[in-house]
Amino acid sequence: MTDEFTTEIYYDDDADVSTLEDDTVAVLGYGSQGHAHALNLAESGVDVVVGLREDSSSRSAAEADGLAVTTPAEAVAQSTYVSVLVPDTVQPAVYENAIEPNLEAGDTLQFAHGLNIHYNQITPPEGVDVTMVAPKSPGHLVRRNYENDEGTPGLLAVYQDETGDADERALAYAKAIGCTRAGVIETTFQEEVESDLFGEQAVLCGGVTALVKHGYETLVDAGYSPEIAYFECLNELKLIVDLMYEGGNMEMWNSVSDTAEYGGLTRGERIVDDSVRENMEEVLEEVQNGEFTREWVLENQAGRPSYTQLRQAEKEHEIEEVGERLRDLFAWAEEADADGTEPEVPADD
Ligand SMILES: NC(=O)C1=CN([C@@H]2O[C@H](COP(=O)(O)OP(=O)(O)OC[C@H]3O[C@@H](n4cnc5c(N)ncnc54)[C@H](OP(=O)(O)O)[C@@H]3O)[C@@H](O)[C@H]2O)C=CC1
Ligand SMILES: CC[C@](O)(C(C)=O)C(=O)O
Ligand SMILES: [Mg+2]
Ligand SMILES: [Mg+2]
Repeated sequence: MTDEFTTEIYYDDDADVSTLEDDTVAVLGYGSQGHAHALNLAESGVDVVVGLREDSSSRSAAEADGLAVTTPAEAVAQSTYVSVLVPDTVQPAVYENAIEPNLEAGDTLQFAHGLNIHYNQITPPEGVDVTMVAPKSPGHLVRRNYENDEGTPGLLAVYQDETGDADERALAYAKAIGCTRAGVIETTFQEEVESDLFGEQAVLCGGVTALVKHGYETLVDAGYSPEIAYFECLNELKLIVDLMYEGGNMEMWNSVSDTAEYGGLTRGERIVDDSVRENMEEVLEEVQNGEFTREWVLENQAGRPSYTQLRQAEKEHEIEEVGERLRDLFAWAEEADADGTEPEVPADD
């Protein structure tokens, strides 16, 4: 643990996986996070059982990976530690039908995102610890980092500590999935949920794809080739972000030309200007006051009409077709697929 930061950060030396030696961990769901947690836990020596529906499309993958698989209800009944890794929107129903009836006093109920607890979609009973270990990464990279002896940063929070050991147990779990290798920050459910929803909407997923599409469309509409626009606005973004990831914005500025640096410093704020900042503040407020979550819950109850339509439009955007064609021609594409060096991210439609 270091005391130089405003928050506590835990590393491998602060955690002990053997804390979980008498536990069986039920991992509910075998999707993006579920497969990574289950495999990393198992390889760290933790006893794991995966909980999936009888007709689950993920069953064969979990079984082929050598894991014990049963129904969510049975997995919870067999375990002392329940890791809820089904999609946020189905968690309340899975909780009501499979988890709550099978929880026992002293068990741990754990999430990788605090949405359902923070917005009162799930009300856990007294007597169980309620914690969160939230990797700050897509699940496929949680797995890949673990396999490469690297780590994934994560957040840890305790909502309810009935055993007095909730923190230590969550830290052991975080170590077992590889998070303490990179650093685990102690937080609250509220801070995790609000910062995570804001980050994915405004910057990481929503903001960046909108920026890329606007840049691509501006070039193509002005008569530039779609292939050049793709390389300029999407492909090279990864290379630029890699530098930011390694050494912050300054490493990127130091690596690009002075021309790019001067152009970026003088023009960047004209693109992402004060109006964007005001929009970000509005988006944050919708997260904080629960408006976004209410909208998302209602969207699901209505059968996801807007989500389906928006997803289809995204899929049909020209940049997708241009990118697919170009990526197929990358010299390393076939090799990477064949030796599994790229994370497999299954399409979910
Ligand atoms: N995706 C990510 O990288 C991140 C996710 N999180 C959080 O992790 C949690 C899991 O998210 P994520 O990994 O994206 O989830 P996924 O969408 O990848 O989960 C899919 C898995 O859940 C199973 N599942 C779906 N519906 C049900 C159901 N009704 N009953 C039982 N199993 C079901 C699926 O099996 P089936 O074949 O039966 O449908 C599949 O195994 C969420 O709380 C999310 O916010 C946190 C950080 C990052
Ligand atoms: C950025 C999206 C994310 O919050 C994540 C991978 O961390 C998610 O909900 O998937
Ligand atoms: Mg998220
Ligand atoms: Mg996130």
